[in-house]
Amino acid sequence: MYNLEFKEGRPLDLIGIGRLCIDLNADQFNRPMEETKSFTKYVGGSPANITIGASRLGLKPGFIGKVSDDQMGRFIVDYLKGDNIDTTNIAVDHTGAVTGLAFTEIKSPEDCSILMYRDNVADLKLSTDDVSEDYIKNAKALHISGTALAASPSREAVFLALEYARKHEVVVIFDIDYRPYTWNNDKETATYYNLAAEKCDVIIGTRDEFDMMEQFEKEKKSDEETASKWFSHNAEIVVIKHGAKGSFAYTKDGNSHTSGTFKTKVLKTFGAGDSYASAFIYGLFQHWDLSKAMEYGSASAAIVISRHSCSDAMPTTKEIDDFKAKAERQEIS
Ligand SMILES: Nc1ncnc2c1ncn2[C@@H]1O[C@H](COP(=O)(O)OP(=O)(O)OP(=O)(O)O)[C@@H](O)[C@H]1O
Ligand SMILES: O=C(O)C[C@@H](O)[C@H](O)C(=O)CO
Repeated sequence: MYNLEFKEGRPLDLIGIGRLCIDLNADQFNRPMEETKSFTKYVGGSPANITIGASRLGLKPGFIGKVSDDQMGRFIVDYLKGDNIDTTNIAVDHTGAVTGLAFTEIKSPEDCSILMYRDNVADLKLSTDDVSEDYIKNAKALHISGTALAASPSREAVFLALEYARKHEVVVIFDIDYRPYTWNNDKETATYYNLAAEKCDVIIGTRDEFDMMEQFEKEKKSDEETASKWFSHNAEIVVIKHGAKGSFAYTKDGNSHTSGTFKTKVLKTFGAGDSYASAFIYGLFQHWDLSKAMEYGSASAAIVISRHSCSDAMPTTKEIDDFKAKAERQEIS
């Protein structure tokens, strides 16, 4: 098992911090974006998606972020409010910054990519002035996303949130969420990711993301070696995702768990990680065995990758339970 203490009685379950952007998902898929004529607008941004997913499952989330002072910023805040997410700590930028756009290309179910417009985005203008200690101390968990570390002042805002979380025994969950287009170079990325990961209780990432973080190491690490590195800091749980092959989780007490996937009709692959994370985190809040939490994450991911969006597609517990009852499992390969 794992030793995570969610402080009961606090009004918020989970606070997300970082990117609030807009997904523009191609309406005409199974073709390159050059041939796309129209897009559908959704709220996007990995931490936003995970927070929305957690809310759909019945957790009480809040968010610390910054939006643009325009229709897109207002669309995002209104959407989060509509999903019962506390938005009192989402600041509005007044420097003329814009909302990040993620154009998604679905060439085939297996060949999807994201074209990111991220110049002068409001989410990276989140500053330490926007981070409230009182807000964080009233939450059971803080979920941070790696891309919020990509530039100042957002970077310092996240590290301050981490300090407040550790001071007030708020469980910290780090979804690595490595998006190369937001960073200057891999060495800078690894430096900040490692500094943040040292302060986190739960670390979730793909094998490739951990490899990026471990680029300064002499040799490539196995999943077990990766996990044990973080147990020497504050980690209680390390989850390593392997795409369609499934996922592996390790706990500080030396136990490990694997989860296969669920057979699904894949429309697009992105959104798998965010939906997996939100449902996995929900499982931690239920104090489930890790295998059950991972299976819930896998089922949520299988649902979301069969749908057009990420945020809109986030399922409820009933949807996941119904899906699991009918779906065919694919054991870890
Ligand atoms: N093709 C698939 N079929 C079924 N389940 C899948 C498939 N791809 C991913 N999953 C599920 O989603 C989980 C997370 O996927 P993945 O490892 O690709 O994370 P990720 O790279 O963070 O996702 P994203 O593409 O959203 O960034 C996997 O552990 C698995 O349970
Ligand atoms: O996180 C991003 O900026 C892109 C997301 O908005 C998009 O929904 C996605 O890639 C989810 O994994």
